[in-house]
Amino acid sequence: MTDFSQIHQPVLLEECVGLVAPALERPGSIVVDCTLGLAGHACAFLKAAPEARLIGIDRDSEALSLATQRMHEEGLGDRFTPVHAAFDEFDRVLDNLGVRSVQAVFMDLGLSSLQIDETDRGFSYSHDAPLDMRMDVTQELTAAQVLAQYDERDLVHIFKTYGEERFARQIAHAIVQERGEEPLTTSGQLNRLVDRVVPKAHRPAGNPAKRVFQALRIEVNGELDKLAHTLPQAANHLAVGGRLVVESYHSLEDKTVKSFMRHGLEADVPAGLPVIPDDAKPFFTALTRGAVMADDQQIAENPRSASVRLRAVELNRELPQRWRERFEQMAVEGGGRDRRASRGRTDAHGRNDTHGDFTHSTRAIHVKGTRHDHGSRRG
Ligand SMILES: C[S@@+](CC[C@H](N)C(=O)[O-])C[C@H]1O[C@@H](n2cnc3c(N)ncnc32)[C@H](O)[C@@H]1O
Repeated sequence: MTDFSQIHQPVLLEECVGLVAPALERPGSIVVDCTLGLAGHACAFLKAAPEARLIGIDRDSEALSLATQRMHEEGLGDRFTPVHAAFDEFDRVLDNLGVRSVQAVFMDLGLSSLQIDETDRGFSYSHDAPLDMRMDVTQELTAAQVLAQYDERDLVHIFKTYGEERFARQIAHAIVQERGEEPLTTSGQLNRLVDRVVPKAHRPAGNPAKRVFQALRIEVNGELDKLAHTLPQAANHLAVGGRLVVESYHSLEDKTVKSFMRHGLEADVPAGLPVIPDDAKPFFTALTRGAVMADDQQIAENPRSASVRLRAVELNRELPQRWRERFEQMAVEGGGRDRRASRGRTDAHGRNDTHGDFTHSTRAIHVKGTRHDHGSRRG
């Protein structure tokens, strides 16, 4: 039997099981794990809730097949349905499976250690590899394409917003200059460029390219956009008493989760009303006080937990119709804001070839044996 815990150690496992399992006590309960990874959390949920079934979504087909192997090795295979999809395909995945409501939705965002440690996928600044960074290798857009095609302004935005990189302008400028001479296609090239640009006196601890790699990965995989589109779909599928449990690792992810949950945690009372009408009362109950974080011991045992923020809510009554409709709209609009940074592509010499009217990459999604056009996006 493979020792999967050697490959990826689930973050705040006990806390997550404590939040998810109580919703799964009834026979036939369903939990959707939107970020199956190596099924560390998923296996623990099924062991703690022997009556439950689990739908496990991952856009990384390699993770999905390892998770499926693990489920079978642990004797949980007959209560498990693997789905290759991006989690913002949530509605479609459940529709395809004929499932209307579920008792829990779990998300453990970001990358698994398997992905970080794989030397040929370009996620890690510690290995020289092609700048790929796609979680789903059937997707078109790669990190090398971002560096080759985005204009300087958008690169600055990505590094600043997703990487909180202080030298975003200088790094973006150096990229645009360098790609005019030679395409930037490997993590080694990017590492060396950042090393040249970031002054020694102003470096954060660790590798100075860390933030740039993180920012690129978030952009390539549309991580914030997908999260914003998925939370309302998940909420619309929760049964009464159902739970939404999310682990984030980046302040923008956590902000997105927190502001989404807040919709249901605060009374929705029109100004001037002296009493709160029943249908304006909060429909979520908080299960965590603020965000749960890892303690020193957990961080020492699993350094990946250092940045985790765990938040959970329970649907305490039928979702009011107007919120159901609002969530349907948010699932399409992503909370009203398109977080994807890209607006215009440039050629390798920094020329914009689109004038703000280009068609963004078309990504193929594999849901239950069919390939769906993920739709073209206009910048
Ligand atoms: C942190 S890992 C999950 C680890 C898992 N909880 C475990 O214990 O093994 C996150 C996983 O989510 C997947 N993922 C990230 N974003 C996704 C998305 N938008 N749609 C589907 N899967 C996604 C990644 O491919 C990765 O395998």
